Parts: sequence; structure tokens; C-alpha cells
Amino acid sequence: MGERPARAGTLLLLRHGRSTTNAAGRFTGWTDVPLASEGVHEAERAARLLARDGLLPDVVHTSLLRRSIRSADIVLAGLDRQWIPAQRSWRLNERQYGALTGRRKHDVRAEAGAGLYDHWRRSLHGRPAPLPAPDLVRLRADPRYATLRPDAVPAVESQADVTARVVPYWADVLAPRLRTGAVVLVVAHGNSLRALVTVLDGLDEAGVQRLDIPTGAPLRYDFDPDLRSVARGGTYLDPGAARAGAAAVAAEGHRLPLS
Ligand SMILES: O=C(O)[C@@H](CO)OP(=O)(O)O
Repeated sequence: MGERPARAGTLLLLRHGRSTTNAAGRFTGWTDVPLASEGVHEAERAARLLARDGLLPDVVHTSLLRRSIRSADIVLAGLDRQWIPAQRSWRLNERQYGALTGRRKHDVRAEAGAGLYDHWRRSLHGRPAPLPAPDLVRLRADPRYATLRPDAVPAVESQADVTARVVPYWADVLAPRLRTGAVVLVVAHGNSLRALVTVLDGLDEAGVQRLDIPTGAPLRYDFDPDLRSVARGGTYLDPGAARAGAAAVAAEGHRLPLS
């Protein structure tokens, strides 16, 4: 058995840069949309922040969706670390938003009311209607999910469902790597990262409900040797920008986007 490092590694969480559907104010979920040009700039800026703090990842983890993969590629190019191993998993995908997928958040909020909108969007157990059957059939035929049992490709997920699929990824993949002292970069999505933070910080239901993750804002977690986070909530590398970004995410759907 090797020696246990004096402290475990560093976890860097990054929500992908703004996507085209984020910019249009639409629910996105498992739809595979590209980054908006602003999202490319956000990822480039994230790389500069990581470089500023000397945070050079040893390994990167992404979802199977191109907005996370592209963001990770941009960050690693900015750090001259494109050679590090990459691991991709559906477990890091965005929450499956079911029938809300593709709909404008502003329209959903106006139709359903603020209470139901917030329940669907941010509560732990709120679950909108499922994806229409033809869309689900198409999704289950997508080759990127070919190794999954078809019923593992969800028709809709609550935030609790997302947490349930993220927990094994934390326990079986990320945590063992951090225990080796590695710097681990995870580039994923608003709700899969909310799920990870729920586990890292032991959030209760109210904490989950209040949590918003801004796009393109690196969030750092350091751990003690027992892999307990040393700072609750982690540390954003640019706290001011992260606060403003999180507030903008929280307010999505309240107004129509300008573009
Ligand atoms: O649309 C989505 O899939 C997510 C993230 O972009 O939205 P929300 O922040 O409303 O959960």
C-alpha cells in the first residue's frame, strides 16, 4: 500500500460556457447544443483564472454533451494541457428536463406561475412531465447512450434523480482519484454540478433549492485526508463574477432575454 498523501487532491468544477439555448432562455437538458460565442469567451477566461492560480489539472471529466466537451477543450488548450486523460460520462449530463426541453423559460413561468416554475426548476423532487415518446425513442437510439440499458436514459429527472446518478460517479471515479492527490477538473452542467455540490457540502433540501451555478466560473474544492471539503461551498476563483453569474441564472425566466 502506498503512503496516503498529507491532503487529498484539488477538485475544480466548471459549468460549461453559455450555450446557444442558454442565450435564448430555453430549457436545454439532454439536447446537444453548441456553445454561444460568449460561452467560448467564458471558457477562455476560465483557463486564464486557472493559470493565474497555478491550477493545472491532471485529468478532466466531462459529460457526453458537446457544450461541456468543447468548454473542457478550450480550457485545456488555454493551459497547454490538452494531453491529459479525459473521461466522459452520461452521469455528468445535464438534468433531463422532459417536456420542458426546448421551451422558453419565460413562457413556462408565465403559463405555470412562479411557484410551479421554481418547483420544477430548483426543488429537490419537482419533476415536470416526461419527454414526448418520439423524442425519447430518438434519444435512446443515440449511439452515445448505446452502452446504457434503454430504460437508464431518463424521460424526465428531478434534481434528486440527478443526484442519485452523480453519487456513484463521485464515489467510484472522482473520489479515488482525488485520494491520490491529483488535480481533477470536472466540466459539466448547472444541475449535475448542483448534485455534486450537494454531496460535497451535504446540502439539505433548502440548500439545494437556493443553489445556482454560474456558467464559466471555476469553483475550487480542497479536501482533508478523509476527503472532507475544507471550505463549505468551495472557493470561486473570481467570487464577484460568480456571484453576479449565479444571480443571473436564478433570475432566468423572469424576463425575456435581450437577444
Ligand atoms: O436548461 C437547462 O438544462 C438548465 C441549465 O441550462 O437550466 P436551469 O438552470 O433552468 O436548470
